[in-house]
Amino acid sequence: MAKSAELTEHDQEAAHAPLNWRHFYEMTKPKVVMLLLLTALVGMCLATPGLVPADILVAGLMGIGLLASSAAVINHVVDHKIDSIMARTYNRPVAKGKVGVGQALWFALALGVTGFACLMLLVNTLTAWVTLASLVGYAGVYTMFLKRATPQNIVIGGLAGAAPPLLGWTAVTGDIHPHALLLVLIVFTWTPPHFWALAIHRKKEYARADIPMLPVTHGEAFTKTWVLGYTALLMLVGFLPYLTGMSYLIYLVGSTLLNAGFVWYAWQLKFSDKPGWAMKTFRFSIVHLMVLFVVLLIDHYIPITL
Ligand code: HEM
Ligand SMILES: CC(C)=CCC/C(C)=C/CC/C(C)=C/COP(=O)(O)OP(=O)(O)O
Repeated sequence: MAKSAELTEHDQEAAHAPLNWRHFYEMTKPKVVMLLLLTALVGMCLATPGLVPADILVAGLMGIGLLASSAAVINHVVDHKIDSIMARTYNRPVAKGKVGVGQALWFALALGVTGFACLMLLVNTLTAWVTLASLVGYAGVYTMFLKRATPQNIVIGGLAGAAPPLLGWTAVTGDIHPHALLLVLIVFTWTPPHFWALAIHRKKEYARADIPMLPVTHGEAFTKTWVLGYTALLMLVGFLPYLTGMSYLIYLVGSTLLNAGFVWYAWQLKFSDKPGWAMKTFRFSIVHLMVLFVVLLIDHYIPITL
């Protein structure tokens, strides 16, 4: 009796419902984690001229994926109150009370411990600690503090989401190479236009949940200017892998086209107020990053020079 009095309303509701694996799967943000893993895989492949050892490939991706999933589950727990206010997220398992806070936290712990052990025992200590730091950066620093504190939340918090190419690289070599940091810089510069495009579309919901996202605090016009600014910056950053000799012609052509496409979307968003364009820009950002990293991979194995 005393124990049930200590349980939250959500825990009580969840305690009566049969556990559904789909809810647990959903809490791991599988599509986001898949894209993070693609960037990690590319980091691994670019780290070596040869083939990535199969054991490092499997254990590295498993460890990074499990820790990123754990971070996503913690995000569902910490944010369950604001998630329940927003149309996009009100149906999430913890927000809806389909999974209890305690259950979700045990799940996050299990994922986190397994992922960390996997990296520590089968990959290397550097990768294990930097991946754990990324988890803390996203689930702790971004979700618990920055998200509610400043409209620059995602610029700073974006570092955690940008880390996987470095994690993949360190998994293979055990050290931090400037080329790996270049890949991090690409994802880091990509993140603000990726997220602010969505935040423009969901501005009213963020305002209702009292989250200081840039379109809420500084308005849509200002946010659109910065979306365009970051895509232009991404265009410049995109030349660095070629200029530093990390990548070759296939990358140069592919990345220039993709980045020009992103600038075009951002330009349209800023100057021709087409309905639904913010969401189109957001969706394009996801395809853009996916294709960009596939292009990096193809270019690595087919290094064409002038
Ligand atoms: C702090 C940094 C980031 C923020 C604030 C952010 C924000 C978001 C938000 C709010 C969504 C949900 C859209 C929806 O539910 O309709 C989303 C979707 C997505 N994000 Fe990000 N993102 C960040 C970084 C990243 C990174 C680094 C990646 C991958 C490399 C990524 C990949 C994706 C993907 C694939 C989706 C689509 C998920 C789906 O359709 O279920 N994001 N992002
Ligand atoms: C270990 C490691 C690599 C960690 C990275 C973790 C990770 C899942 C990063 C992705 C960033 C992301 C989806 C942010 C959205 O959070 P949000 O709370 O603003 O969005 P939401 O409202 O959709 O939850």
